Amino acid sequence: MGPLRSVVLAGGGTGGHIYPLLAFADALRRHFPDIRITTLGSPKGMENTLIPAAGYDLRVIPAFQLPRSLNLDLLRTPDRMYKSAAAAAEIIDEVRAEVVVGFGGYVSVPAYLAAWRKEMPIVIHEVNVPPGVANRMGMKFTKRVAVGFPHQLEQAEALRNARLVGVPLRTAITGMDRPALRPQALYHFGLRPDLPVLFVSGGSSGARTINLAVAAAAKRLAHAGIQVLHVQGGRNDPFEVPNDLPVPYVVVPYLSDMQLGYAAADLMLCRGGAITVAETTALGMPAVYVPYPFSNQEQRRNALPVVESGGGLLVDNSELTPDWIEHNIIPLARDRQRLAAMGTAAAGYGRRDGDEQLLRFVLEAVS
Ligand SMILES: CC(=O)N[C@H]1[C@@H](OP(=O)(O)OP(=O)(O)OC[C@H]2O[C@@H](n3ccc(=O)[nH]c3=O)[C@H](O)[C@@H]2O)O[C@H](CO)[C@@H](O)[C@@H]1O
Repeated sequence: MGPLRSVVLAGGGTGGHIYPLLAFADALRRHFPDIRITTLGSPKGMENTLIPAAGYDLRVIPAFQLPRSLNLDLLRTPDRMYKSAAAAAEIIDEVRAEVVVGFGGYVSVPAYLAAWRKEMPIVIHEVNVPPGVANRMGMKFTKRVAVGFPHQLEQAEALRNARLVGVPLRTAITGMDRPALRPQALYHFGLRPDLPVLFVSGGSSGARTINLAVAAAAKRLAHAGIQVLHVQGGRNDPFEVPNDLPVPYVVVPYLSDMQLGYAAADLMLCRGGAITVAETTALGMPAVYVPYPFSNQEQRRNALPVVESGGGLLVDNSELTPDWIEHNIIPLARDRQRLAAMGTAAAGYGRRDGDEQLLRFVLEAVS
Protein backbone atom coordinates (compact mmCIF):
# COMPACT_ATOMS: atom_id res chain seq x y z
CA MET A 1 0.00 0.00 0.00
CA GLY A 2 1.03 3.62 -0.43
CA PRO A 3 1.86 6.02 2.36
CA LEU A 4 -0.81 7.24 4.72
CA ARG A 5 -1.73 10.81 3.85
CA SER A 6 -4.20 11.93 6.48
CA VAL A 7 -5.44 10.58 9.81
CA VAL A 8 -7.74 11.80 12.54
CA LEU A 9 -6.75 10.94 16.10
CA ALA A 10 -9.36 11.29 18.84
CA GLY A 11 -8.76 11.24 22.55
CA GLY A 12 -9.02 13.54 25.48
CA GLY A 13 -9.69 14.23 29.10
CA THR A 14 -6.62 13.36 31.14
CA GLY A 15 -3.01 12.54 30.28
CA GLY A 16 -3.83 8.83 30.17
CA HIS A 17 -5.67 9.29 26.88
CA ILE A 18 -3.54 12.07 25.43
CA TYR A 19 0.06 10.91 25.81
CA PRO A 20 -0.48 7.64 23.87
CA LEU A 21 -2.19 9.68 21.15
CA LEU A 22 0.82 11.99 20.96
CA ALA A 23 3.30 9.12 20.96
CA PHE A 24 1.36 7.50 18.13
CA ALA A 25 1.29 10.81 16.22
CA ASP A 26 5.08 10.95 16.52
CA ALA A 27 5.36 7.43 15.09
CA LEU A 28 3.12 8.37 12.16
CA ARG A 29 5.29 11.40 11.45
CA ARG A 30 8.48 9.31 11.60
CA HIS A 31 7.18 6.86 9.03
CA PHE A 32 5.22 9.29 6.84
CA PRO A 33 6.89 12.71 7.06
CA ASP A 34 4.26 14.37 4.86
CA ILE A 35 1.24 12.97 6.67
CA ARG A 36 -1.53 15.30 7.83
CA ILE A 37 -2.39 14.60 11.45
CA THR A 38 -5.52 16.13 12.93
CA THR A 39 -6.52 15.57 16.52
CA LEU A 40 -9.99 15.95 17.97
CA GLY A 41 -10.42 17.16 21.52
CA SER A 42 -13.10 18.42 23.87
CA PRO A 43 -13.28 21.99 25.18
CA LYS A 44 -12.03 21.43 28.72
CA GLY A 45 -9.66 18.45 28.67
CA MET A 46 -5.89 18.52 29.18
CA GLU A 47 -5.55 18.09 25.40
CA ASN A 48 -6.00 21.86 25.10
CA THR A 49 -2.57 22.41 26.59
CA LEU A 50 -0.75 19.16 25.82
CA ILE A 51 -1.55 18.78 22.11
CA PRO A 52 -0.66 22.30 20.90
CA ALA A 53 2.48 22.17 23.06
CA ALA A 54 3.52 19.05 21.16
CA GLY A 55 3.00 20.88 17.86
CA TYR A 56 -0.07 19.04 16.55
CA ASP A 57 -3.25 20.43 15.06
CA LEU A 58 -6.05 20.27 17.67
CA ARG A 59 -9.66 20.75 16.63
CA VAL A 60 -12.05 21.18 19.51
CA ILE A 61 -15.53 19.83 18.94
CA PRO A 62 -18.63 20.57 21.06
CA ALA A 63 -18.82 18.64 24.32
CA PHE A 64 -21.65 16.40 25.38
CA GLN A 65 -22.33 14.27 28.42
CA LEU A 66 -21.97 10.55 28.11
CA PRO A 67 -23.89 8.36 30.55
CA ARG A 68 -21.96 5.81 32.59
CA SER A 69 -23.99 2.98 31.07
CA LEU A 70 -24.22 2.16 27.42
CA ASN A 71 -27.34 2.78 25.43
CA LEU A 72 -27.42 2.84 21.64
CA ASP A 73 -30.49 5.09 21.61
CA LEU A 74 -28.21 7.80 22.86
CA LEU A 75 -26.48 7.79 19.50
CA ARG A 76 -29.70 8.34 17.59
CA THR A 77 -31.32 11.02 19.65
CA PRO A 78 -29.68 13.82 21.58
CA ASP A 79 -28.94 16.98 19.71
CA ARG A 80 -25.62 17.49 21.36
CA MET A 81 -24.30 14.13 20.25
CA TYR A 82 -25.47 14.90 16.73
CA LYS A 83 -23.81 18.28 16.87
CA SER A 84 -20.51 16.78 18.02
CA ALA A 85 -20.64 13.99 15.44
CA ALA A 86 -21.48 16.51 12.70
CA ALA A 87 -18.50 18.62 13.73
CA ALA A 88 -16.26 15.53 13.68
CA ALA A 89 -17.64 14.52 10.25
CA GLU A 90 -16.92 17.98 8.86
CA ILE A 91 -13.32 17.81 10.00
CA ILE A 92 -12.87 14.25 8.68
CA ASP A 93 -14.12 15.49 5.27
CA GLU A 94 -12.03 18.64 5.31
CA VAL A 95 -8.76 16.79 5.95
CA ARG A 96 -9.80 13.77 3.85
CA ALA A 97 -8.87 11.39 6.60
CA GLU A 98 -8.31 7.76 5.66
CA VAL A 99 -8.73 6.35 9.16
CA VAL A 100 -9.89 7.41 12.62
CA VAL A 101 -7.86 6.16 15.55
CA GLY A 102 -9.42 6.68 18.97
CA PHE A 103 -7.81 6.48 22.38
CA GLY A 104 -10.87 6.96 24.56
CA GLY A 105 -12.38 9.88 26.41
CA TYR A 106 -15.77 11.36 25.57
CA VAL A 107 -14.52 13.10 22.45
CA SER A 108 -13.79 9.75 20.80
CA VAL A 109 -17.48 8.85 20.54
CA PRO A 110 -18.52 11.47 17.95
CA ALA A 111 -15.37 10.63 16.00
CA TYR A 112 -16.27 6.91 15.95
CA LEU A 113 -19.86 7.70 15.03
CA ALA A 114 -18.90 10.04 12.20
CA ALA A 115 -16.35 7.56 10.80
CA TRP A 116 -18.87 4.70 10.99
CA ARG A 117 -21.43 6.68 9.03
CA LYS A 118 -18.80 7.27 6.35
CA GLU A 119 -17.86 3.59 6.40
CA MET A 120 -14.25 4.49 7.12
CA PRO A 121 -11.77 2.30 8.97
CA ILE A 122 -11.84 2.85 12.72
CA VAL A 123 -9.16 1.64 15.13
CA ILE A 124 -9.58 1.77 18.90
CA HIS A 125 -6.74 1.72 21.41
CA GLU A 126 -7.80 0.74 24.92
CA VAL A 127 -5.61 0.42 28.00
CA ASN A 128 -8.02 -0.34 30.85
CA VAL A 129 -10.12 -3.17 32.26
CA PRO A 130 -13.02 -2.68 32.03
CA PRO A 131 -12.66 -0.70 28.82
CA GLY A 132 -13.69 2.96 29.09
CA VAL A 133 -17.28 3.85 28.25
CA ALA A 134 -16.37 5.83 25.10
CA ASN A 135 -14.31 3.00 23.66
CA ARG A 136 -17.01 0.47 24.58
CA MET A 137 -19.38 2.50 22.49
CA GLY A 138 -16.82 2.62 19.69
CA MET A 139 -16.60 -1.17 19.77
CA LYS A 140 -20.12 -1.26 18.37
CA PHE A 141 -18.71 0.25 15.20
CA THR A 142 -15.47 -1.63 14.70
CA LYS A 143 -13.79 -4.91 15.54
CA ARG A 144 -10.34 -3.38 15.21
CA VAL A 145 -9.44 -2.98 18.84
CA ALA A 146 -5.90 -2.82 20.16
CA VAL A 147 -4.91 -3.16 23.82
CA GLY A 148 -1.93 -2.20 25.90
CA PHE A 149 -1.49 -5.17 28.27
CA PRO A 150 -1.84 -8.97 28.27
CA HIS A 151 -4.17 -9.01 31.31
CA GLN A 152 -6.78 -7.08 29.35
CA LEU A 153 -7.30 -9.99 26.96
CA GLU A 154 -8.00 -12.36 29.84
CA GLN A 155 -10.00 -10.08 32.09
CA ALA A 156 -12.42 -8.29 29.76
CA GLU A 157 -14.84 -10.26 27.61
CA ALA A 158 -15.14 -7.33 25.18
CA LEU A 159 -11.36 -7.38 24.63
CA ARG A 160 -10.91 -11.12 24.20
CA ASN A 161 -10.25 -10.80 20.46
CA ALA A 162 -8.33 -7.55 20.60
CA ARG A 163 -4.77 -7.23 19.29
CA LEU A 164 -2.08 -6.83 21.94
CA VAL A 165 0.10 -3.96 20.74
CA GLY A 166 1.33 -2.37 23.96
CA VAL A 167 1.08 1.32 24.77
CA PRO A 168 2.52 4.01 22.49
CA LEU A 169 5.00 5.84 24.72
CA ARG A 170 6.90 9.04 24.10
CA THR A 171 10.36 8.37 22.67
CA ALA A 172 11.75 10.95 25.08
CA ILE A 173 10.97 8.28 27.68
CA THR A 174 11.54 4.99 25.86
CA GLY A 175 14.63 6.24 24.05
CA MET A 176 16.46 7.62 27.04
CA ASP A 177 19.53 6.20 28.67
CA ARG A 178 18.59 6.63 32.35
CA PRO A 179 22.07 6.43 33.88
CA ALA A 180 23.43 8.82 31.24
CA LEU A 181 20.67 11.39 31.80
CA ARG A 182 20.80 11.10 35.59
CA PRO A 183 23.45 13.76 36.37
CA GLN A 184 21.68 16.34 34.22
CA ALA A 185 18.29 15.46 35.74
CA LEU A 186 19.61 15.72 39.31
CA TYR A 187 21.17 19.07 38.53
CA HIS A 188 17.95 20.28 36.90
CA PHE A 189 15.94 19.61 40.06
CA GLY A 190 18.63 20.66 42.53
CA LEU A 191 19.02 17.12 43.90
CA ARG A 192 22.20 15.61 45.31
CA PRO A 193 24.02 12.79 43.49
CA ASP A 194 25.00 10.92 46.66
CA LEU A 195 21.56 10.13 48.12
CA PRO A 196 18.63 8.08 46.79
CA VAL A 197 15.70 9.86 45.16
CA LEU A 198 12.04 8.95 45.68
CA PHE A 199 9.97 10.20 42.73
CA VAL A 200 6.32 10.81 43.66
CA SER A 201 3.61 11.27 41.04
CA GLY A 202 -0.13 10.77 41.30
CA GLY A 203 -0.66 10.61 37.53
CA SER A 204 -1.63 13.42 35.21
CA SER A 205 -4.01 15.08 37.69
CA GLY A 206 -2.13 14.26 40.87
CA ALA A 207 -3.39 12.30 43.87
CA ARG A 208 -4.41 13.99 47.09
CA THR A 209 -3.90 10.99 49.38
CA ILE A 210 -0.41 10.38 48.06
CA ASN A 211 0.50 14.06 48.28
CA LEU A 212 -0.61 14.39 51.88
CA ALA A 213 0.89 11.10 53.08
CA VAL A 214 4.32 11.74 51.57
CA ALA A 215 4.41 15.36 52.71
CA ALA A 216 3.53 14.19 56.23
CA ALA A 217 6.46 11.73 56.06
CA ALA A 218 8.88 14.41 54.79
CA LYS A 219 10.89 14.63 58.03
CA ARG A 220 11.26 10.88 58.40
CA LEU A 221 12.35 10.51 54.76
CA ALA A 222 14.83 13.35 55.03
CA HIS A 223 16.37 12.06 58.24
CA ALA A 224 16.80 8.68 56.60
CA GLY A 225 18.78 10.43 53.85
CA ILE A 226 16.12 10.06 51.15
CA GLN A 227 15.52 12.92 48.76
CA VAL A 228 12.06 13.48 47.31
CA LEU A 229 11.02 14.76 43.91
CA HIS A 230 7.28 15.32 44.23
CA VAL A 231 4.96 16.18 41.34
CA GLN A 232 1.91 17.81 42.84
CA GLY A 233 -0.39 17.30 39.84
CA GLY A 234 -2.56 19.92 38.17
CA ARG A 235 -5.83 19.37 40.00
CA ASN A 236 -4.53 19.21 43.53
CA ASP A 237 -4.27 21.70 46.35
CA PRO A 238 -0.80 22.69 47.48
CA PHE A 239 0.56 20.91 50.56
CA GLU A 240 3.02 21.94 53.23
CA VAL A 241 6.54 20.55 53.40
CA PRO A 242 8.84 21.64 56.26
CA ASN A 243 11.48 24.04 54.99
CA ASP A 244 14.25 23.04 57.40
CA LEU A 245 14.88 19.53 56.05
CA PRO A 246 18.47 18.29 55.96
CA VAL A 247 18.17 16.94 52.39
CA PRO A 248 16.27 18.23 49.34
CA TYR A 249 12.50 17.76 49.02
CA VAL A 250 11.59 19.28 45.66
CA VAL A 251 7.96 19.98 44.76
CA VAL A 252 7.02 20.68 41.14
CA PRO A 253 3.49 21.43 39.93
CA TYR A 254 3.68 19.31 36.74
CA LEU A 255 6.46 17.85 34.62
CA SER A 256 6.29 18.38 30.88
CA ASP A 257 9.60 16.58 30.65
CA MET A 258 8.60 13.51 32.59
CA GLN A 259 11.75 11.71 31.43
CA LEU A 260 13.80 13.96 33.69
CA GLY A 261 11.84 12.76 36.70
CA TYR A 262 12.36 9.13 35.74
CA ALA A 263 16.06 9.77 35.13
CA ALA A 264 16.55 11.34 38.56
CA ALA A 265 14.64 8.60 40.39
CA ASP A 266 15.77 5.47 42.21
CA LEU A 267 12.26 4.50 43.26
CA MET A 268 8.84 5.68 42.16
CA LEU A 269 5.73 6.13 44.31
CA CYS A 270 2.72 6.44 42.06
CA ARG A 271 -0.89 5.57 41.25
CA GLY A 272 -1.52 2.69 38.85
CA GLY A 273 -2.70 4.59 35.77
CA ALA A 274 -2.16 2.47 32.67
CA ILE A 275 0.30 4.80 30.99
CA THR A 276 2.27 5.30 34.16
CA VAL A 277 2.58 1.51 34.54
CA ALA A 278 3.58 1.18 30.88
CA GLU A 279 6.29 3.81 31.41
CA THR A 280 7.72 2.53 34.69
CA THR A 281 7.96 -1.00 33.30
CA ALA A 282 9.35 0.10 29.94
CA LEU A 283 12.10 1.85 31.90
CA GLY A 284 12.64 -0.93 34.45
CA MET A 285 11.79 1.49 37.24
CA PRO A 286 11.07 -0.06 40.65
CA ALA A 287 7.80 1.35 41.91
CA VAL A 288 5.38 1.37 44.80
CA TYR A 289 1.88 1.46 43.35
CA VAL A 290 -1.03 3.01 45.22
CA PRO A 291 -4.00 2.34 42.93
CA TYR A 292 -6.83 4.85 42.79
CA PRO A 293 -9.47 3.02 44.83
CA PHE A 294 -12.42 3.83 42.55
CA SER A 295 -12.99 3.44 38.78
CA ASN A 296 -13.75 -0.30 38.98
CA GLN A 297 -10.34 -1.07 40.47
CA GLU A 298 -8.79 -0.56 37.03
CA GLN A 299 -5.53 0.70 38.48
CA ARG A 300 -5.13 -2.33 40.76
CA ARG A 301 -5.51 -4.53 37.69
CA ASN A 302 -2.81 -2.52 35.92
CA ALA A 303 -0.31 -2.77 38.73
CA LEU A 304 -0.95 -6.34 39.90
CA PRO A 305 0.89 -8.21 37.11
CA VAL A 306 3.97 -6.03 37.64
CA VAL A 307 3.91 -6.59 41.37
CA GLU A 308 3.36 -10.33 40.92
CA SER A 309 6.40 -10.48 38.67
CA GLY A 310 8.48 -8.79 41.38
CA GLY A 311 8.67 -5.35 39.75
CA GLY A 312 7.14 -3.36 42.58
CA LEU A 313 4.99 -3.17 45.68
CA LEU A 314 1.27 -2.55 45.98
CA VAL A 315 -0.38 -0.70 48.83
CA ASP A 316 -4.02 0.21 49.33
CA ASN A 317 -4.85 3.88 49.21
CA SER A 318 -6.20 3.69 52.77
CA GLU A 319 -2.99 2.09 54.02
CA LEU A 320 -0.61 4.68 52.65
CA THR A 321 0.28 6.50 55.87
CA PRO A 322 3.50 8.15 57.07
CA ASP A 323 4.10 5.02 59.19
CA TRP A 324 3.72 2.74 56.18
CA ILE A 325 6.16 4.94 54.28
CA GLU A 326 8.64 4.79 57.14
CA HIS A 327 8.45 1.01 57.48
CA ASN A 328 8.32 0.08 53.81
CA ILE A 329 9.58 2.82 51.54
CA ILE A 330 12.54 3.98 53.59
CA PRO A 331 14.22 0.55 53.81
CA LEU A 332 13.47 -0.14 50.15
CA ALA A 333 14.85 3.18 48.91
CA ARG A 334 18.11 2.49 50.77
CA ASP A 335 18.50 -1.05 49.50
CA ARG A 336 20.30 -0.79 46.15
CA GLN A 337 20.31 -4.53 45.54
CA ARG A 338 16.59 -4.92 46.09
CA LEU A 339 15.88 -1.91 43.89
CA ALA A 340 18.02 -3.35 41.12
CA ALA A 341 16.23 -6.72 41.30
CA MET A 342 12.84 -5.00 41.21
CA GLY A 343 13.91 -2.89 38.26
CA THR A 344 14.99 -5.97 36.33
CA ALA A 345 11.66 -7.68 37.05
CA ALA A 346 9.72 -4.58 36.01
CA ALA A 347 11.66 -4.38 32.75
CA GLY A 348 10.76 -8.00 32.05
CA TYR A 349 7.09 -6.99 32.02
CA GLY A 350 7.56 -3.72 30.13
CA ARG A 351 7.69 -3.09 26.41
CA ARG A 352 8.76 -0.13 24.32
CA ASP A 353 7.36 -0.77 20.87
CA GLY A 354 3.66 0.04 21.39
CA ASP A 355 3.81 2.93 18.92
CA GLU A 356 5.25 0.77 16.14
CA GLN A 357 2.88 -2.12 16.85
CA LEU A 358 -0.17 0.13 16.81
CA LEU A 359 1.00 1.65 13.55
CA ARG A 360 1.24 -1.82 12.02
CA PHE A 361 -2.32 -2.56 13.16
CA VAL A 362 -3.61 0.73 11.72
CA LEU A 363 -1.89 0.08 8.40
CA GLU A 364 -3.65 -3.29 8.22
CA ALA A 365 -6.95 -1.49 8.76
CA VAL A 366 -6.48 0.86 5.82
CA SER A 367 -4.97 -1.64 3.38
C1 LIG B 1 -8.09 8.49 38.28
C2 LIG B 1 -8.23 7.84 36.94
O1 LIG B 1 -9.31 7.49 36.51
N1 LIG B 1 -7.07 7.69 36.25
C3 LIG B 1 -7.04 7.09 34.93
C4 LIG B 1 -6.26 8.00 33.99
O2 LIG B 1 -5.01 8.24 34.65
P1 LIG B 1 -4.02 9.41 34.23
O3 LIG B 1 -4.63 10.40 33.32
O4 LIG B 1 -3.38 9.88 35.49
O5 LIG B 1 -3.01 8.60 33.31
P2 LIG B 1 -1.80 7.61 33.55
O6 LIG B 1 -1.38 7.48 34.96
O7 LIG B 1 -2.13 6.37 32.81
O8 LIG B 1 -0.68 8.40 32.74
C5 LIG B 1 -0.21 9.65 33.18
C6 LIG B 1 0.61 10.25 32.09
O9 LIG B 1 0.88 11.59 32.44
C7 LIG B 1 2.28 11.79 32.39
N2 LIG B 1 2.65 12.82 33.36
C8 LIG B 1 2.20 12.77 34.64
C9 LIG B 1 2.56 13.74 35.54
C10 LIG B 1 3.42 14.78 35.10
O10 LIG B 1 3.79 15.69 35.84
N3 LIG B 1 3.85 14.79 33.82
C11 LIG B 1 3.49 13.83 32.93
O11 LIG B 1 3.90 13.87 31.77
C12 LIG B 1 2.90 10.44 32.68
O12 LIG B 1 4.24 10.40 32.21
C13 LIG B 1 1.95 9.53 31.91
O13 LIG B 1 2.28 9.53 30.54
O14 LIG B 1 -6.08 7.37 32.73
C14 LIG B 1 -5.45 6.07 32.74
C15 LIG B 1 -5.39 5.59 31.30
O15 LIG B 1 -6.68 5.54 30.72
C16 LIG B 1 -6.24 5.12 33.64
O16 LIG B 1 -5.59 3.85 33.68
C17 LIG B 1 -6.34 5.73 35.02
O17 LIG B 1 -7.05 4.85 35.90
